[in-house]
Amino acid sequence: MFVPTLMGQCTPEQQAYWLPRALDMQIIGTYAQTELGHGTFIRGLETTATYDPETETFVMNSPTLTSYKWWAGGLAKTVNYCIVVAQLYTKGVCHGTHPFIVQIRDEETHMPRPGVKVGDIGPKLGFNTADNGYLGFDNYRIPRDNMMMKNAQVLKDGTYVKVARHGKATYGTMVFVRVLLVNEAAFNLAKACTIAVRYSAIRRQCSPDSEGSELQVLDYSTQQHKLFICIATAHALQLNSTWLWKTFSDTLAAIKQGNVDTLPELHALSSCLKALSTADAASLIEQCRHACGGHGYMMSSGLPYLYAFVTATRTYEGDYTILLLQTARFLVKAYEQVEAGKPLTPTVSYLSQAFTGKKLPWDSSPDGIIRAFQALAAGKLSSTVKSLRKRLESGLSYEQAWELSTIQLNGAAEAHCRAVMSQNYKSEIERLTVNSSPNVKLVLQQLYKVYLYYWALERTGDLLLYTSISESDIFELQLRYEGLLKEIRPNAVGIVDAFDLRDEVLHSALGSYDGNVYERLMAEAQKSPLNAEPVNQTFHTYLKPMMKGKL
Ligand SMILES: CCCCCCCCCC/C=C\CCCCCCCC(=O)SCCNC(=O)CCNC(=O)[C@H](O)C(C)(C)COP(=O)(O)OP(=O)(O)OC[C@H]1O[C@@H](n2cnc3c(N)ncnc32)[C@H](O)[C@@H]1OP(=O)(O)O
Ligand SMILES: Cc1cc2nc3c(=O)[nH]c(=O)nc-3n(C[C@H](O)[C@H](O)[C@H](O)COP(=O)(O)OP(=O)(O)OC[C@H]3O[C@@H](n4cnc5c(N)ncnc54)[C@H](O)[C@@H]3O)c2cc1C
Repeated sequence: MFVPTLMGQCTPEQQAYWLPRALDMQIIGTYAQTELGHGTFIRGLETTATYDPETETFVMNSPTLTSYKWWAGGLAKTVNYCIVVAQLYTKGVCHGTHPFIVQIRDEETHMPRPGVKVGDIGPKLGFNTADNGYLGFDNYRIPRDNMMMKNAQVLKDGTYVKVARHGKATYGTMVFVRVLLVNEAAFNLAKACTIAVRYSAIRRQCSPDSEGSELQVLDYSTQQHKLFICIATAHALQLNSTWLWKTFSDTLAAIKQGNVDTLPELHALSSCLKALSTADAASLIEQCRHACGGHGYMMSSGLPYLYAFVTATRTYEGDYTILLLQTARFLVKAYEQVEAGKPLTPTVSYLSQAFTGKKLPWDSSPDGIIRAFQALAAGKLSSTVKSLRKRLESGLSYEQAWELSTIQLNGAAEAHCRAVMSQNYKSEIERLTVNSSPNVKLVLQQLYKVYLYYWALERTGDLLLYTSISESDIFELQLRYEGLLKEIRPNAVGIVDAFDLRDEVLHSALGSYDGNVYERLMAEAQKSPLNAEPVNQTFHTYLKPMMKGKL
C-alpha cells in the first residue's frame, strides 16, 4: 500500500523524489492508518500532525495509548518509512485526517529515530510471517514537504489549501486495494478448490453395497454440493474482478480529466464486492477443508494456512459490515432517485423497473433467476426504506433511524451485490466465450448455473416474499441443481486443473497434480521434529517419573 499511496497522494514533484527510492527498495515503507483505538472510523483517528511555521515542520504526536498506530504490515522490524494518517492542525484549526511520509528508522543503522516508539503487535491467527507493528510519536518533527500534497496543501506560512475535487480523495488507496482484493479472493479460492477436488478424486470411503469397491468421495452428491459451488464461485469472483478493474480504470481516467461523477458508484461497487468476495472466499475455503475430512486439518494440506490468510481479508481494508453499509448509503440514494424520476447509474438501473408493488413472475431460466435476484434486492431495499421512514416519522433523528435499520440495510446491500455479481458472471462468460469451443462454453455455463441455482435455493425465503415462486418451482429447481452436479462430476478434476496452479503455488500434500496424497502426507509427517529421535527427552523428564509415582 506504500507505493500505490505515493502514486495516488503525492504531487508530481513529490513522486519524482519518493517513487524511485521506493521502487528501487532504497527505502521500505508501509501504510499506518489504523490505531489501537480506531480502525473503521477514520475520522476518529487521534495521531496529530501540527504545523510549526517557524521551523516549517510538522510535529507528530500520539497523545493517548489508543492513538498508537497498530497493525501496519512490516512496521515492527522491516520498514524504515511509513505513510502515517494523522489529524492535521495548522493555525490552531484541525483539518481532518491527511497522509504524511514519515521516516521512522535511520537509513544506515536501522535504529528507531528519537521520538519514535515502534514494535511488534504479537502473534495473530495467520499472517505470522508479517511483522505487523505499533508506532507512537513524541514531538517527532518531519519536514513540511513530507505531507502528501496532491489533494491538500499546507503553505510555508501555515495556510491550508484544499485541492481535491472530491472530499474522500485521500481514501483512494483503500478503494484501489479493495478492487485488488476481489482478484485475491478468486485466486485463493481457486487454490482451495483445486486441493479439495483433486483430493476428493483420490480419497475413497464407504461402499454403497458391501460387495463393491469403495467410492471416490467426489462421487457423493453431498461432496459435489460442497465443492462445485466453490469452483463456480472462484470463476464468478475472477470474472467480477476483471470487470471491477475495468470500472476502476475508467473512473480513474475520468478523475484525471477532472470528472468525479462516477466515484460514488465505484466506491459502492468496490465496497460490496470486496465485502462479499472476501467473505464468500473465506467461508468456502473452510468448506473445502471440511470436504477433506481429517487430512484437511493438517497444515500440510495447505488449507488452514489459506483460511487464516483469507479470513483476514474480510476485516482489513474495511470490515465486511462497514463496507456493505457504505453500499447501502448509495442504494438508499438510488431509491430516492427512482421516486423523483431521475436517471440511475448503470449498476442500479434495474431498480427503475423494480418497484411495481407486485411480485415478479417466477422464471427459472438463468436470465429469470438474475431478474429474481434483482427483484429481491429491490424488495429488500424498499422494505428497508419503509422501516427507515417509519422510524423517522416516530421522531427519531436520521442517524438513529439509520442505525436501527442497519441489519436490513446490510441485507439489501448483500442482495444487490449478489445480483450484480450474477449479472456480471453471465455477461462476462458470454463476452469471453464468443470464440470458444462449444465444450468450453458448455462447462462454463454449467458452472454459472450452479452459482445461480445454489444461491436461489439458499434464498428461497426471500424469493417467496418477492417473486411468485411456488413450492413446486422450488422442488423442480432443487432437482435441476442436483442433476447439474452430476453433469459436472466427470469434468471436475479437469476444471480445477484448468486453473493451472503449480504444485509450488498450492503447497499442499492433498492437492498435488500427481495425486500421491498418502506418500506426501507421510513425507510431511517425517519432517516433524518429534520424529527426529526414537525417545523424546520429555519421557525421561516427566512421563517416566509420573508413571513411577515420583512426580
Ligand atoms: C501494486 C500494488 C499491489 C498490492 C497488492 C495487494 C493485493 C492484495 C494482496 C493481499 C496479500 C497481502 C497483503 C496484505 C495487505 C494488508 C493491507 C491491509 C491494509 C489496511 O487495512 S489499511 C486500513 C484500511 N482501513 C479501512 O478500510 C477503514 C474503513 N473505513 C472507511 O473506509 C471509512 O471510515 C468509512 C467507513 C468509509 C467512513 O468514512 P467517513 O466517516 O469519512 O465517511 P462517511 O461514512 O461519513 O461518508 C461520507 C461520504 O463519503 C463517501 N465515501 C466514503 N468513503 C469513500 C471512498 N473511499 N470513496 C468515495 N466516497 C467515499 C460515503 O459514501 C459518503 O457519501 P454520501 O454522503 O453518502 O454521498
Ligand atoms: C491482517 C491485518 C492486516 C492489517 N494491515 C493494516 C495495515 O497495513 N495498515 C493499517 O492501517 N491497518 C491495517 N489493518 C487494520 C484493518 O484495516 C482494520 O482492522 C479494519 O479496518 C477493521 O477496523 P477495526 O479493527 O477498527 O474494527 P472495528 O471497527 O473495531 O470493528 C469491530 C466490530 O464492530 C463493528 N462496527 C464498527 N463500527 C461499526 C458501525 N459504525 N456500525 C456497525 N458495526 C460497526 C464491525 O463490523 C466489527 O464487527 C490490518 C488488519 C489485519 C487483520
